[in-house]
Amino acid sequence: MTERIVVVGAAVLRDGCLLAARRSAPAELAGRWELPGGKVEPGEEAEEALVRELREELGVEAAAVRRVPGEFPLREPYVLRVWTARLLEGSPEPKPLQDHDELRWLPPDEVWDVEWLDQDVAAVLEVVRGV
Ligand SMILES: Nc1nc2c([nH]c(=O)n2[C@H]2C[C@H](O)[C@@H](COP(=O)(O)OP(=O)(O)OP(=O)(O)O)O2)c(=O)[nH]1
Repeated sequence: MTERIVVVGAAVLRDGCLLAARRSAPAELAGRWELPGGKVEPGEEAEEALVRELREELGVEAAAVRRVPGEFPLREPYVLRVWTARLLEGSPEPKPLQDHDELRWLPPDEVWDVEWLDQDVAAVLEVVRGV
């Protein structure tokens, strides 16, 4: 059995809006929308990985708030675990620095206006359910 590798995804929320990020690479994912995040590195806690990835990818200072229930299968051996997150006071505005070419703050009635990665749909449903 292959060991699962955890990818953390951040549902960054602000004023009731969810931050979505459009992937610019690799080719098979480019153009589709996801929750920003990435792989947890050895020796790292998931919430630490989340904060690090948000800093690297978006240039923001953020904190994990709560775990969104569930674990969402990605391409083997990866699984996605999601936390809601918030920007810290004084954080720079998010910018697509790495892996993404566009960001959008989605109000509740626009959450399904972007083409999420197929494997993210269940996670986003769970986020929306909890908001
Ligand atoms: N970050 C993120 N990755 C996702 C989501 N859904 C999904 O299938 N993935 C996939 C894309 C990648 O194959 C993998 C995470 O890779 P990544 O490229 O974001 O991770 P990373 O920043 O650690 O990248 P690297 O070390 O490989 O450069 O999970 C999602 O919602 N967020």
